[in-house]
Amino acid sequence: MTYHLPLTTNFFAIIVAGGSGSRMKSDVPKQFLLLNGKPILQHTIERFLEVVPAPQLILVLPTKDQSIWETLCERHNFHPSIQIANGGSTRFQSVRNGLAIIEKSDGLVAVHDGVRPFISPEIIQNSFDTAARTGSAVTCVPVKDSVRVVGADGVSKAVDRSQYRLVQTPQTFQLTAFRQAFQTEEQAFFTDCASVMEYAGFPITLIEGSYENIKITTPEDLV
Ligand SMILES: Nc1ccn([C@@H]2O[C@H](COP(=O)(O)OP(=O)(O)OP(=O)(O)O)[C@@H](O)[C@H]2O)c(=O)n1
Ligand SMILES: C[C@](O)(CO)[C@H](O)COP(=O)(O)O
Repeated sequence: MTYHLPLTTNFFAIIVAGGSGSRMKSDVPKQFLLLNGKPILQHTIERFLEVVPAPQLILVLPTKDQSIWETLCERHNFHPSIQIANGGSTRFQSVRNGLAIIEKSDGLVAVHDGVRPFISPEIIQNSFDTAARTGSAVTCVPVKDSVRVVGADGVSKAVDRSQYRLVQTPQTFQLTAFRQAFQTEEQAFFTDCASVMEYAGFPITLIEGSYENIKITTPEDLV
């Protein structure tokens, strides 16, 4: 099924795969590991191609990994006309490098982790629709477990889990605001794009994600 975005033709997606996967402890960068016979990254890109035209999709990869990716694309006969940007030393820098490739001054941009291959096209579509209306769309899910906060003294205390959300990607924003936010100096607490936008003073709209939309981080996530 192909999805259409009626509100703007200037919509882009940056898929970040510039990390080293240190927590996965695998010889091969985790985004290249096979899942059902295909690289994890290919699954993710295929989901996005159901919504975003290939030339408007930017894949961020470390320069040292780009030839591995080309070899994998040959092997799996996967040749979308997407753009490639060089990975940075942190996720923030990788997003910034992807953003630098986009020539349009306004529109929408979604940022997604290359290692979240189970994202649904419906969530991607909803993130663009919501960001077109409100300026932002940050995917998240409610917390299912009980939560405790641990103080500096090591003492823990139960908190009201209904007040918390687990944040996922895609995170989609209006391009002009996003560009402005990413001009800032990187801060240690920037764990995602929403934290960068919030730091720049932009409001965050949350949208419903999915418990299937996991980030493949450690070996047990592959099971
Ligand atoms: N310098 C970086 C660091 C991370 N990422 C991307 O951001 C996403 C989420 O990061 P994470 O799961 O932490 O990936 P890694 O940094 O590869 O893993 P680790 O933290 O275990 O080293 C991944 O798709 C990763 O490739 C990136 O593009 N550039
Ligand atoms: C962007 C993210 O996936 C949202 O949950 C997350 O913050 C990435 O964190 P990581 O430490 O770079 O894996």
